[in-house]
Amino acid sequence: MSESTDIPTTNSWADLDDEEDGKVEFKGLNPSASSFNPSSSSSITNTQQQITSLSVMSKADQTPSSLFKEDDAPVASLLSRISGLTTNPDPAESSSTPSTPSDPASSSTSASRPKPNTSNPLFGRALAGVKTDRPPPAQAPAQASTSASGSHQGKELIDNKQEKKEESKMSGFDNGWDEPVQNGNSNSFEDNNEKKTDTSMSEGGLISNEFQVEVKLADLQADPNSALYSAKTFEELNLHESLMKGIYSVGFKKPSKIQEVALPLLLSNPPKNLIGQSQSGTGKTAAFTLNMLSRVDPALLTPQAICLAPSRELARQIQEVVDKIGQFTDIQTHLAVPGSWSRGQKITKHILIGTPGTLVDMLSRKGTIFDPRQIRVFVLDEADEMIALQGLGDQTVRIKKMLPPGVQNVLFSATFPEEVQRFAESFAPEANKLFLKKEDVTVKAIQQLYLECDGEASKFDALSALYDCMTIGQSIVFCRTKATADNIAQRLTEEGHSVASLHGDKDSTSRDDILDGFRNGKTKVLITTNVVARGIDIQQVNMVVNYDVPDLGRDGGFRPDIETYIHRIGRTGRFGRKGCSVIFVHDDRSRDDVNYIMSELGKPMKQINAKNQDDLDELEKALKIALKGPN
Ligand SMILES: Nc1ncnc2c1ncn2[C@@H]1O[C@H](COP(=O)(O)OP(=O)(O)OP(=O)(O)O)[C@@H](O)[C@H]1O
Repeated sequence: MSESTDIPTTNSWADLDDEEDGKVEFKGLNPSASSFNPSSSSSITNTQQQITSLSVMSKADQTPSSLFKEDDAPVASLLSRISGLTTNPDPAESSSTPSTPSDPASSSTSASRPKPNTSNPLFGRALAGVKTDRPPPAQAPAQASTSASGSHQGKELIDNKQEKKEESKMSGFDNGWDEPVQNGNSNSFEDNNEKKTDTSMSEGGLISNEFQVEVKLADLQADPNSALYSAKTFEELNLHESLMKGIYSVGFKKPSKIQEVALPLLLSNPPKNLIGQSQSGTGKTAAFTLNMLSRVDPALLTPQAICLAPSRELARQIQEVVDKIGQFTDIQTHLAVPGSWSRGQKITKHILIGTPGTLVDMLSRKGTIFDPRQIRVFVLDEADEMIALQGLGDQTVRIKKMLPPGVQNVLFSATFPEEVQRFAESFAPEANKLFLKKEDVTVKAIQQLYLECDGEASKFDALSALYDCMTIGQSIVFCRTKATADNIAQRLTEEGHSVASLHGDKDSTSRDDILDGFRNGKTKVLITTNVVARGIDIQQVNMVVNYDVPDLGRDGGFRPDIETYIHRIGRTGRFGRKGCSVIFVHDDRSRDDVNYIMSELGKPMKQINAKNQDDLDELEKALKIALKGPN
């Protein structure tokens, strides 16, 4: 991240424990948050009991072909058709195509890989490779575990019969989180989609866009199987009336499941830490925003809540959400990212939203910028990334050490790998925890596809062939390096296409301008790196292209980065919308990587062929449907 360039090397400046009496008076917007004693544990609620008692359900698993219903019939037919395609180039041939020098992973290892297992009928010839030089998937998906045989653990992943069985097994519903829950109404997603209502969120979507489409969410939110379902209304969540006005003004009708479950836990007193996992695009931002807005005292002109995000783009977006939902309060926000603060400037706004480097910089100035003892809430969005040992974790921990011991730590993400879960639990002790089951982590409405290319060099041609599809709505193309992003942006531009590239080497102003241009629809295709892989919410993005498979870099042996993949594809399919993701496969290595991703996620991917006009036509139809929203 470019934010790392502004990290000072100073250590924490004060031992705040000396002056902290452990008791904080609240005069904020939370009607039930009058005062609390952080050291008291007697009234701490048992989270698991609370969650278990809620009748929240998640959408049952769906076969890929069931994702597009009604007018989606052509797509369903495409999906069944393309699953049987055997038009892939001979893997042996593609493996002989030299990798680009910029890809150390493929250049260093592909030669030692065994020939793909072409007998596997389920992945098709293109994805039939076996892995031998990396660890096997930590845990085979449930479907595969009982009957996997032969050479590939992922065999059953795309066994339709097995999926149907799984689907009906899951129609007993669960909430996606680990604890069992009570059953509720059993309306299926498909049934609900057939009903039409007039409820629209188009008048109030947070992000305005000239391509705004009317989206009807009421049926989806009434479906107990959906991550957007809630048994409660916002009115029942005991929010301050000025916040209710803010919620109405942004057009939210009903809370999503994470909002419904997390908000009472967040707002209860004494405040408890919370670690919340919920699929991408399900409304985590509003959950922690409402908590921050509820807990700060508008009369106290100093920062009382800090929210950290991994990129300036996400911090800006969060600030916009907080400002909109808080517009009927006297609460103000300050953006703490490079370039948004002049050294020595005292900050008197109530909520600081920023990136860790800038916050460390501010806090290292010995309380002259703001008094950290007044901080009551510390939010980490994309928390697994924010506390990851390699990366931003050091700075985040340093910031936490400078905050008072009674601070409420709130950690949200769509992904919490097991090893990070353990660290999160020590970072936020005695937290209420909401973890998703592994198989529920990806959004079901994102149709995941893979595209076979004849070697690295032909990836660009495939991308170019996809351009028309990419501009039906808006698309984000993720590359591994900044150089690749610039290179393909330049080549597409030379071909007369209109695209923008965004990465950490651009200056702050350009980065802001480029994302704003994409957000307001002026640019329809954004070529980028992982800098916008997480959190960015642009509802019209109906397609994500993984030009390169995300990997864990040198330190991680260039193994595929499952979490980054989940976040990248999560830029589409937001809050009830559908979306498509396409990942490029061009050699044995990338083929193995995609197999690994499928196996880890327990999700099949279907193949598309960029040279096949039928495939492109059907993809186009799917994207048009995705753009339309959940009607
Ligand atoms: N209750 C609601 N009703 C309608 N729309 C909502 C509601 N809550 C959130 N949204 C919208 O859903 C979209 C996704 O929300 P948000 O960005 O908070 O998702 P997220 O869970 O943080 O995703 P990610 O994991 O990608 O960061 C936003 O456009 C937001 O305005």
